[in-house]
Amino acid sequence: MTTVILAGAFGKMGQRIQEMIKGTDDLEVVAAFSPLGAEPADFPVFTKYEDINVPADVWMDMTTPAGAKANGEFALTHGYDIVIGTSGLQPEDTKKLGALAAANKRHLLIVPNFGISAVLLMQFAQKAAKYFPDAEVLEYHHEDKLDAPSGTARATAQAIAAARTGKPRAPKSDAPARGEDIDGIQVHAVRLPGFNASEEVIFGGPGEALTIRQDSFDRSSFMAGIALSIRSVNGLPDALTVGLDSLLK
Ligand SMILES: NC(=O)C1=CN([C@@H]2O[C@H](COP(=O)(O)OP(=O)(O)OC[C@H]3O[C@@H](n4cnc5c(N)ncnc54)[C@H](OP(=O)(O)O)[C@@H]3O)[C@@H](O)[C@H]2O)C=CC1
Ligand SMILES: O=C(O)C1=N[C@H](C(=O)O)C[C@H](O)C1
Repeated sequence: MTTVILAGAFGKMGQRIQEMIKGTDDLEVVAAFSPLGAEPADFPVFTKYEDINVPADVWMDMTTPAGAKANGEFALTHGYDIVIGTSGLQPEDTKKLGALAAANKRHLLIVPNFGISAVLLMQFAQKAAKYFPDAEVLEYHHEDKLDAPSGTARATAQAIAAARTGKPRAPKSDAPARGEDIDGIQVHAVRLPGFNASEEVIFGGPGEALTIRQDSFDRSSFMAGIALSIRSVNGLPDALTVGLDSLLK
């Protein structure tokens, strides 16, 4: 049995994760951490770090950027390997938490997107970037999403920037309508009711364009990746792993 402390247990993702774990016979939520307010549950719910007295194999974090940073520091210094699905962490946060994982001989897995369609989109985009140095990322999310651009869009832009070899033709511009520049890639965030989570990458070249798109119509799209992450994090070869790529067979 792989035991889990779930942070963000009563949020939109946390509730779905509780249900998903209940449907397995090898994963179990043994506690939740919920500093802003506990809800009734069939496991202990801690509101303060100092009260947490439950051993667990994995800390699973689906909270807020500030929450994930603080929870990551706590988990990694108190004997827990951690999976962070929370978006909005900056590169310096990842670096700091990665160093903490290494110093404490723990495992940290940060996953910008648990959905296989998004993981494949990022892989395909890296491949296309070799041939199309001009690319823009558009992401579409539900109206409750706090951070913008999405963690997936940020990771996609960084992956494209790292993979491209040619020089982009489109001139640089600071006009707000051109979106946010992430590592030289323009990223555009749409927030509208009706959407869950979608992303498009548009590559443009002389006389042609390539569009790669994925849609997570429902949060069920994330559950297989979350189960895989929880099952895998203790056995990862490195202190810090980012993304699901190395876990997929
Ligand atoms: N990697 C991926 O594939 C995915 C990532 N996400 C990310 O997961 C995160 C959560 O998303 P979602 O469930 O939609 O958001 P919600 O706002 O619905 O849930 C977040 C929950 O976290 C709780 N919380 C806030 N701060 C802390 C803290 N310090 N410790 C523990 N719990 C805390 C909140 O409590 P309260 O309500 O009391 O404030 C809330 O219940 C977001 O960052 C989102 O971008 C979402 C989907 C997929
Ligand atoms: O907040 C969400 O909903 C999602 N957040 C993640 C992100 O920021 O990329 C993953 C997915 O897009 C859903």
